[in-house]
Amino acid sequence: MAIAATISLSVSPTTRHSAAAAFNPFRSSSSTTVSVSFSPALRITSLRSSIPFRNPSFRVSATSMSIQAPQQTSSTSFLDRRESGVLHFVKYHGLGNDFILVDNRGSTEPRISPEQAKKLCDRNFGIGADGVIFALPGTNDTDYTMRIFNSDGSEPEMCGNGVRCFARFIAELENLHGNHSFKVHTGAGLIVPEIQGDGKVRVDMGEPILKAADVPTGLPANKQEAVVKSELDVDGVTWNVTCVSMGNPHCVTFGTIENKLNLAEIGPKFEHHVMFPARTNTEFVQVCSPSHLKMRVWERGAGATLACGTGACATVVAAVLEGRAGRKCTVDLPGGPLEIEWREENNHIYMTGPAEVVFYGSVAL
Ligand SMILES: N[C@@H](CCC[C@H](N)C(=O)O)C(=O)O
Repeated sequence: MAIAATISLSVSPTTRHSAAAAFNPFRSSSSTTVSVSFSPALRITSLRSSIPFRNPSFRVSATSMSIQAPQQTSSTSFLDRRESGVLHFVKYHGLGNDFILVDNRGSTEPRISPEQAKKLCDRNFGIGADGVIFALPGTNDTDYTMRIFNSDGSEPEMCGNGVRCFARFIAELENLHGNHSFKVHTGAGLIVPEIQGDGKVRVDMGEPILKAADVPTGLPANKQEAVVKSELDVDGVTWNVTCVSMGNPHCVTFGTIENKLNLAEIGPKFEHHVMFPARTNTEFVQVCSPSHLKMRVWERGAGATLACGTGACATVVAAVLEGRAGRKCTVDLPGGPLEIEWREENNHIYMTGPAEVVFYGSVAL
């Protein structure tokens, strides 16, 4: 698998909302070299292991990677290229939850298989990402369809950070500027991301699903058929958990987030617990105040990630159901904060947060 990544990371704080344009090396017609300069405004958390930068003069140490000077003159021509056997992609992140975005508007089936996605997500032998996201044609009166493969190749129903990246990716593909919203068909139904003037994306995430059988979980439910503060035995230790589906399953537990919480050890035990027939994402949450929560996550199919949008939404729902917080909260994740609101009048959840381009690349399949 040969990967060519083309990176220009020069962003000023004032151009943050048009970061895609600022990042895009293909917009410069005369550019034959690639330079990297880090500005304080630039989040590079998602580059943590995918491409090892040694110094600002740009070096990629992995022998299977080669950096190519751009020959094209616009992002549209780059993203439109359709050589067989070559996949062009854009790497994005939402608070360090990172994704390989693929233009799949020409077909209703993903252009690569789950197995290929798993290879591309590998942080040592591939591009490195928490998942691969495909922008497919819309269906059921929607503008687009979003599908995603986790880094283990499994296909989840939805991805909150991913759909913000998806909206920014579509805006770039369609050359749209300013405020735009899209109707996106997902495995969780209709999701509506809206790009705001400040470049952040606010997403109508729809309604949470609380009915135990639909989460799905085998844990005992209350009269409303919801699993709230149920006891879950994990290897002899009892945890109190609340289960919420945002299209994808979440198990939320409250306590103190200690540094010694060993996600890599405890996470898989929740994920594969017999009470979760479709596996589960798990959120470990600390309440700082009724409007401020801190959360760490173990994701189904992706492991410990720096952020999880659906997880932050499920966390606020669980906090409200357990009487721990109000309906409008800031949720702090390792990669940064998300603003979440569970609106009483329509039962919908709204998530607001950033989505940023990391780099453009091509990979031979
Ligand atoms: N990181 C995502 C969730 C991605 C899907 C998840 N791993 C699953 O299998 O359900 C988010 O931001 O929501």
